[in-house]
Amino acid sequence: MTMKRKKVSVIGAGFTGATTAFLLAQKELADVVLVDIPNQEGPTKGKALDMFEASPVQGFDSKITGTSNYEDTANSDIVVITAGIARKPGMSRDDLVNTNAKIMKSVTKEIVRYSPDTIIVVLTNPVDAMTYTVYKESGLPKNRVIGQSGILDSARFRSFIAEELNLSVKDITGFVLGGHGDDMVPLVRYSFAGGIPLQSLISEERLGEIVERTRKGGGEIVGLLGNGSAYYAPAASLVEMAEAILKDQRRVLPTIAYLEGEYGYNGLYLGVPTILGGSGIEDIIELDLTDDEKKELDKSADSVRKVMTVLS
Ligand SMILES: NC(=O)C1=CN([C@@H]2O[C@H](COP(=O)(O)OP(=O)(O)OC[C@H]3O[C@@H](n4cnc5c(N)ncnc54)[C@H](O)[C@@H]3O)[C@@H](O)[C@H]2O)C=CC1
Ligand SMILES: O=C([O-])CC(=O)C(=O)O
Repeated sequence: MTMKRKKVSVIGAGFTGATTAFLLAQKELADVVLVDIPNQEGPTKGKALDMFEASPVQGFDSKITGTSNYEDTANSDIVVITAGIARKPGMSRDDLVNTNAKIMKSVTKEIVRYSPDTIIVVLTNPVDAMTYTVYKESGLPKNRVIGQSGILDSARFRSFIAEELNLSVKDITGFVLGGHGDDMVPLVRYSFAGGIPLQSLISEERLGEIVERTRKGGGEIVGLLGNGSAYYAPAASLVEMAEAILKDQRRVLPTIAYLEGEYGYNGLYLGVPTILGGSGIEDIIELDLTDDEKKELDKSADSVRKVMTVLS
């Protein structure tokens, strides 16, 4: 009996896409097809070949293909969308909406044409609105169109907390809810160091500063890089989602899910705690929020709605 090999296609072979492809292959989670536009076919093939040539050294057998032909993506288990433009210093993620919405529509058509049963994971910004665009364009059920923000935002929060306490990052858990913008909601009350509530380890004032740094975490990297945005931690976050799906792990992870009444919102993609497994989002977990936390989440949801008003 031959086992069917898993296949993940990554649309957009730029910083986040190429890094994601390499991590997926290194972990032997699937064969990887890296796709970009026709005039980028040479560099895309070059990146795929370069990764293949790393495989004997690192000892992985995943195949990596670089292409601009969507036929090569046929029957993907997962398609990750990283195609589009990234922001530069002085821009907000929302400034990307018009350009990237057009790109989402065109790539989604091609994706579902060749992989009608796939699960799509969206990274492209502004990611809450772009996930909605892909959902509408794809016609796929809501559990199979998912956005990435919360794993990255929580990872930033967890990194800063670990550094503050001089503890292993492995012992720090945390949750960030809401839209992937500067008013995202890091839930301090649900964050722990080895099971110990953070509030008993760090002063309220310092926690407030770390929450603020987390909210602006993407912008901090944009400012330092000068000509693009973060890609190592975003790629690692995408790979954690892909692994949960490919291995049917039923992980509890914050992802961007389509809400139909949960948290009091309707017809909106927003970052919430979800159960991620073989069929995509298998459940949304509704946490009890304090009035203040709910107010913050409402503000974040309003920001996402505002960006969505420009989408047709
Ligand atoms: N949701 C999140 O947490 C994060 C989102 N992002 C977003 O991800 C996106 C990608 O970022 P990077 O990889 O750094 O950008 P990049 O500029 O390095 O790569 C984007 C790639 O998309 C390609 N592309 C453009 N139109 C395309 C099309 N129609 N079909 C296929 N490929 C196409 C470009 O040729 C380019 O290679 C940006 O919108 C960025 O804001 C980045 C980091 C985190
Ligand atoms: O900040 C950006 O534009 C890219 C992104 O979403 C992040 O790194 O969080």
